Amino acid sequence: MDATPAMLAAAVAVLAVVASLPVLLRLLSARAGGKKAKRKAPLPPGPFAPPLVGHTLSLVRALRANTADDWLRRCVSAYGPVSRLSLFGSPTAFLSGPSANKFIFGSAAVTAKTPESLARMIGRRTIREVVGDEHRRVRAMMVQFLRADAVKRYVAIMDDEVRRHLDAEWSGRGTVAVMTSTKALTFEVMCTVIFGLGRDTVRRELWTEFQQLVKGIWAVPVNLPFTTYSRCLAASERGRRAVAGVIHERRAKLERGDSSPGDDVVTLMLAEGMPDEEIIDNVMFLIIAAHDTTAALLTFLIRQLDIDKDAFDKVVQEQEEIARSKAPGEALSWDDLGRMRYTWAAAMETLRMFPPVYSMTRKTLDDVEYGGCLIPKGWQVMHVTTMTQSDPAIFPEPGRFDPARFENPSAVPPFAFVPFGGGARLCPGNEFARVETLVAVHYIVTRFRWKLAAGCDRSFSRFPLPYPSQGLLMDIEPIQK
Ligand code: HEM
Repeated sequence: MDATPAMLAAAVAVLAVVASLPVLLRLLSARAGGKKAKRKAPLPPGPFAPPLVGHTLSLVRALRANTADDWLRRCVSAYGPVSRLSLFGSPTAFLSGPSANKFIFGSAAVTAKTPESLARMIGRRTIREVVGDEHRRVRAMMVQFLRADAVKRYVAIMDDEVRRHLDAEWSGRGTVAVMTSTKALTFEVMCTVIFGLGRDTVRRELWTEFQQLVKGIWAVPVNLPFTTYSRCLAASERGRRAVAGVIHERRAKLERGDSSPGDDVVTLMLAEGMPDEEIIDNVMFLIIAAHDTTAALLTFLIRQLDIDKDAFDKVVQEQEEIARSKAPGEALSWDDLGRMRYTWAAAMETLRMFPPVYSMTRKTLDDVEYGGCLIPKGWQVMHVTTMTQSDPAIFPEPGRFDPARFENPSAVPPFAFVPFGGGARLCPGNEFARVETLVAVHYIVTRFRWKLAAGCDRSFSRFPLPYPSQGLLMDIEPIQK
């Protein structure tokens, strides 16, 4: 029988399918194998977690005793760069090393997560909690007041605030608790520059409430009467009411045409149509983010300069040279700050050894694999700044204070020095913090000499910010000019 064209076409089709079967089978099995491999990736290994409390109490105790680095390094030695912990009620993947930092700052599979204890105090609609376009929108509002050209305009105001603070809190005193002083100073600068607050009751109320509130940042978030955490929640409520009052006053001014969005961040958020509750949350977050961090940097820089005579002499020499180029009473300028290279290298080295932000947390948005382990959706992901910043393979002799490491910042390996975080969530206040630190150090070293007060040691704890024993008491003496 002659084959018809239709029969031929059918035969060719069958042959083609048969010939391609092995390829199809291989593809199917590869897909199935891929899925299997994903399912098979093990959860990170980790130490036994006691029920309910998990590892929270051990870590908190270690932070208080300033032994958290040893505690976490033991974990890395035992389980490798990805391990499983149970912290603050969440299963947590603890990642360490520069590639972990890169993953945390760059992966779309993780998003920022505020610890529950803090979220309950400052609110859940902060810049930290929003993602994608919403995050970009809120960040753009804040950045308008924090980017370099804005900060440039603040130099004279910061200069005035620093002198005012030193006149009131250092002049005429024999001893100063440095951390108490720097916290008050950075709070004043932030209130004036970012929020445009007057020196009135609102400023004083916010100061009082935030001194209480910060004690609850890493507390176990259980609101039982008479606990520290319940006092922190009450302080946050009063703080929120004070911020609501500021919003009310700014709205009235804006409606009367007496202000414009560029005046301060609250007015800008109002003009952009942000709901009041969201403005309050973001202001609460900014107050936390902006003042204690820079206060810790300043305090530990002063502490190091008291220990390291060589670094101290170099900072004094740099600052004296700038002071000599000024007329009496003349404020520092943006150009002067550019000449403070060694002082900023010393500040960077301080940030390396004593990072104000110890740990950054994220949350997985989906199952994600990292380092051969599966981190399931909804887990907390944590990295700790000191894991790379005190790694001797990256920073030889990490316990030695050596500002020369930062005289050429491009020599520092990527993702190893991360005091300001990285990626889309890089601290937008880093330039603000730099300028504030340099202005403060200029006046402290050119107007005072200091040494550690008798009976005060240099120990410090972390909870979560580094806090020196007794606030770092220093005997101070004015320099007669
Ligand atoms: C030495 C001082 C400071 C240090 C060490 C520091 C550190 C950090 C770090 C590590 C992050 C990122 C957290 C993460 O990725 O999870 C961050 C975020 C942030 N910081 Fe700072 N900060 C400092 C000063 C400031 C100042 C002065 C301001 C404002 C005036 C500020 C505002 C913010 C804001 C708004 C965010 C959130 C950014 C976002 O989620 O997009 N910080 N900071």
